[in-house]
Amino acid sequence: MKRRDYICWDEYFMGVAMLAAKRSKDPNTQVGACIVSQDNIILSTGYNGFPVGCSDDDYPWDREGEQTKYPFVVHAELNAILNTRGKSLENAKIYVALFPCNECAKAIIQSGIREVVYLSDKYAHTDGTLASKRMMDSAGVKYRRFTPSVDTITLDFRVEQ
Ligand SMILES: Nc1nc(=O)n([C@H]2C[C@H](O)[C@@H](COP(=O)(O)O)O2)cc1CO
Ligand SMILES: [Zn+2]
Repeated sequence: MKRRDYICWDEYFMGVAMLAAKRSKDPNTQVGACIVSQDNIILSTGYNGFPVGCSDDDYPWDREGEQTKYPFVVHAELNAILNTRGKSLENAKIYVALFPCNECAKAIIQSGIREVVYLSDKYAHTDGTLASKRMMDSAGVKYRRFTPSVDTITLDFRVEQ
């Protein structure tokens, strides 16, 4: 008889997005994204970080003050889109731990992605998120919150030698 405790598609793709987030060097907010085709094939992943060549050790990670991360950091969603190097994202879905900002929403819409699945909407009250939802509503890009059936998924690297 088959296993019953396997993870569902949503848990799998959000899990991949959250594993990608573990690569982020942002001390405050680590965001990961996973782009999936209509037929559930992973097309790309991304996490928030500085562009190639902009060292994590030279650029600032601060949220406030003279020099902040904000002008430099590439959001997880945009990185995931750009990591496809121009591959078609027509009718794809994007799984992302945090609701996309207005700039990423523009890129999501223009890339052909049709659905956003998110976990947290902690910036729901901000102008950026409101603009993002307005544009996605107009463009017919669906968005839904992922409600996990489990609190944690554990990866165990210990294998029999
Ligand atoms: N959807 C998002 N994807 C992202 O990759 N980010 C990134 C940009 C920053 O590196 C970090 C947010 O920083 P903070 O303001 O929570 O310290 O998360 C932020 C958002 C929020 O819109
Ligand atoms: Zn963004």
